[in-house]
Amino acid sequence: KKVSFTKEQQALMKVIIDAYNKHQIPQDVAKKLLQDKYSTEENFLLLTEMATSQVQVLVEFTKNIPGFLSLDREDQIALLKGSAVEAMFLRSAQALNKKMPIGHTEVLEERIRKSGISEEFIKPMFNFYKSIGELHMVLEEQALLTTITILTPDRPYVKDQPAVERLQETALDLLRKMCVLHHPQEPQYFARLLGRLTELRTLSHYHAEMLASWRVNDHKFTPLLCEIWDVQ
Ligand SMILES: CC(C)c1onc(-c2c(Cl)cccc2Cl)c1COc1ccc(-c2ccc3[nH]c(C(=O)O)cc3c2)cc1
Repeated sequence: KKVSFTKEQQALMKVIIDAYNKHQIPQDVAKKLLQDKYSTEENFLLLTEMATSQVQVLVEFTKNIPGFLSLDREDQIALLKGSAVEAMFLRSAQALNKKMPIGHTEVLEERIRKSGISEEFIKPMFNFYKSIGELHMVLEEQALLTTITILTPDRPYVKDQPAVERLQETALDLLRKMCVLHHPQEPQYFARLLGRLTELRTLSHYHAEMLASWRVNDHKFTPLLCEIWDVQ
């Protein structure tokens, strides 16, 4: 089936892909995953550093989403706080499923499994990672899915939801076309991608409990994570 993009859609895709490629965890931070200390404590500290770096990357990426900086300032904050965990599940899923630099994939998985997260959360978390891997998303789809997650209108405290809805719909129209272009044999592919967003919301609820159990065991987070997750 012939897929055609408008000039605006081509421009939007280019801006989003450039931002997505530009804003990655710095390699010196990612390399720390290869350190040879594997205690639960050490894993937690490393993952805290990765998450902090990932949030900084996420903020820079979000600022490049066309229209985002024109939103009400407080709504910008509400969207970032409401989507940070979900965006990081998508980014860590990409890292775990993509052939990262030698050994990073297994090491990241090992550290997540042994960082004090209770088994009841590990199972759904790695089911999600597996289901993302099975989709074999192209980079455009990953970048657009992250954009759509960030531009979710019904996050807590968002005042002007219609303004966010308009931006999200533009990204959804583009993603729908991308799916037809890259997965012509799977008419349901777009619907499957959106199904992952529902699973992300569930994981986000699990994550709130993960944070609570870490805090009970007196785990410290960085100021940036405390701010974005409203802890401490
Ligand atoms: C505060 C820490 C302990 C934490 O709390 N929840 C989570 C948490 C967890 Cl486990 C799971 C999912 C979401 C969150 Cl938010 C985390 C750790 O979060 C991350 C861990 C790794 C990465 C990440 C992303 C991209 C990467 N690329 C590479 C690379 O080598 O190229 C490494 C890498 C790591 C991002 C967040």
